[in-house]
Amino acid sequence: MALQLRIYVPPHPLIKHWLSVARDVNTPSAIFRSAMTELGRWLTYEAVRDWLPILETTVQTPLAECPATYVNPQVPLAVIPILRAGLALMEGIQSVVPLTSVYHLGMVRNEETLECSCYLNKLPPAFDPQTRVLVSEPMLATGGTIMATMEELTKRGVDPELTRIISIVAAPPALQRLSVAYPQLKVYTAIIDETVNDNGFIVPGLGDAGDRTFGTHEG
Ligand SMILES: O=P(O)(O)OC[C@H]1O[C@H](OP(=O)(O)OP(=O)(O)O)[C@H](O)[C@@H]1O
Ligand SMILES: O=c1cc[nH]c(=O)[nH]1
Ligand SMILES: [Mg+2]
Repeated sequence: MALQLRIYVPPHPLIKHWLSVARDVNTPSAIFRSAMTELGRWLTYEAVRDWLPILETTVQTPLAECPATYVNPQVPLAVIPILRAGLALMEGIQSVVPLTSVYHLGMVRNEETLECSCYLNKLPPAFDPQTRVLVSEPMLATGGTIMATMEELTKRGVDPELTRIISIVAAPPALQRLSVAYPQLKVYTAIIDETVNDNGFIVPGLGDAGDRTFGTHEG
């Protein structure tokens, strides 16, 4: 069977609740950040089910020995936040997977051309091929940013099969580009919206996630 990009939209009331708070134009920046933290937490909880490496052993309770399952500390775990907006999910992501290495990638879109460029790259020269990778990228719009990110990761040895994208709002153009180039990937998102407008914004979306997180929007 041919591989196909999997997009998970967990049907969880907490995810729906915090997405609605984040979408609301009247939500102030401080509450928007709380909503992003909660969305990062619950989407990561869903994403790591079949992603965290485990170790089967035994444990001695006060009464008897019994089977035990632990998270395997030998297998490297990495989170890649795409600045700026990806930082908003980090508190939630790290509450679920505290023992990960964090490698920052700063990407910004040109507001006219919508082309993205990289202004900060803290990726290591190479990843262990066993590394489990979570990419924190809340907005998948035209897909330029996530495609550039995946290129930087895969050329350093990251296996798309072991990679999960934690997103909040995903749009068809980005999902189509990912599905052609990286069918082994899994995307966890709070919602799939219908369109991206001529200015590159997801509609209905939630506006500019970076500006709303950091209180930098005008007006
Ligand atoms: O799929 P795309 O069309 O590439 O758009 C998605 C990117 O756009 C936004 O970044 P932005 O350039 O606004 O930077 P910011 O996060 O610093 O605000 C958003 O945070 C994503 O990274
Ligand atoms: O709607 C969008 C699209 C890209 N980036 C954002 O922050 N919001
Ligand atoms: Mg922005």
